[in-house]
Amino acid sequence: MSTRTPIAFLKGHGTENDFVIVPDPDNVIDLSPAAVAALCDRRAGIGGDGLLHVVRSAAHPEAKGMAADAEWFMDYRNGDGSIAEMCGNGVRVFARYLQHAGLNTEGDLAIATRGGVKTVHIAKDGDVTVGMGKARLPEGDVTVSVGERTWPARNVNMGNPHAVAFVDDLAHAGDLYSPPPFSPASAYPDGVNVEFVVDRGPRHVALRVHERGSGETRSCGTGACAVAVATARRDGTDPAVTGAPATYTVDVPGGTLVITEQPDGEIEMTGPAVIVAEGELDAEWLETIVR
Ligand SMILES: N[C@@H](CCC[C@H](N)C(=O)O)C(=O)O
Repeated sequence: MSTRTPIAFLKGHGTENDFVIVPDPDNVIDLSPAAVAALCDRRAGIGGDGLLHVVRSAAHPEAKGMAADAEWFMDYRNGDGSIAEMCGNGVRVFARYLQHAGLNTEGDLAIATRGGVKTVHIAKDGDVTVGMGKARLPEGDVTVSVGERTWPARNVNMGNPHAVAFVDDLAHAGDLYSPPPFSPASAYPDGVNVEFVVDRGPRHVALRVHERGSGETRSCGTGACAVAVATARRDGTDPAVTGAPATYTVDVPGGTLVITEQPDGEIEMTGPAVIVAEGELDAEWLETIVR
């Protein structure tokens, strides 16, 4: 960022996966990785698991091709400043922001992401449903480890990479301060989001997650979808095989998400999305975070 003009921001969350939101319709703010990390810093910045840069698709080189289908592009960044292909909670919070700002009202809208155009529905009760597209399940055995324990994991790609491990107790995931090691390294050349899963009841699971670029978070939307997909394969409820939709309730530390996969593989995720604050970034501080 190289301007002293005050910059507006908002803060929002979806099941406590929290984001700094930076509206920048014309894509004029230079959000370097260092600036994103400073904004997401929980002590010296605003604080967030990630950042939602709100840009008109036509104004962003990565989204121009989607401009005819989606006016707005979610330029998502992880808390460490890295770029990710997709953020499921982020896209719901992004939609909530558009509604909050009067840029879109209740109903359906399309949002461009690096993972393609996503269709979002804002319900009257406030919950936001997003069409997440289809999962890919790359072949090959994967394991993840924490301390002395190692588990087999299911490789699920929701636009971004996930390793889903079923465990006996979520406490076995430990403190999750650092990324859980995985094997083989070739399974995830760009790193991975790791979900640890336990059963809660019929078609009901709970997870903890270590997110690539953010650390342990209180929710991960793409992660919850990956978990629902992996659990359906484990349970024999794969919709492509049974011909019936599979709906899973996924408890995350910050709330609950409901995921439905259709026989054609299309996945929908429903959950809350909240704007909690808005304000202005201090221009002098902005100058310091780019150094
Ligand atoms: N919290 C997000 C996922 C954000 C991206 C992820 N950390 C990655 O690097 O792939 C979600 O709700 O999906």
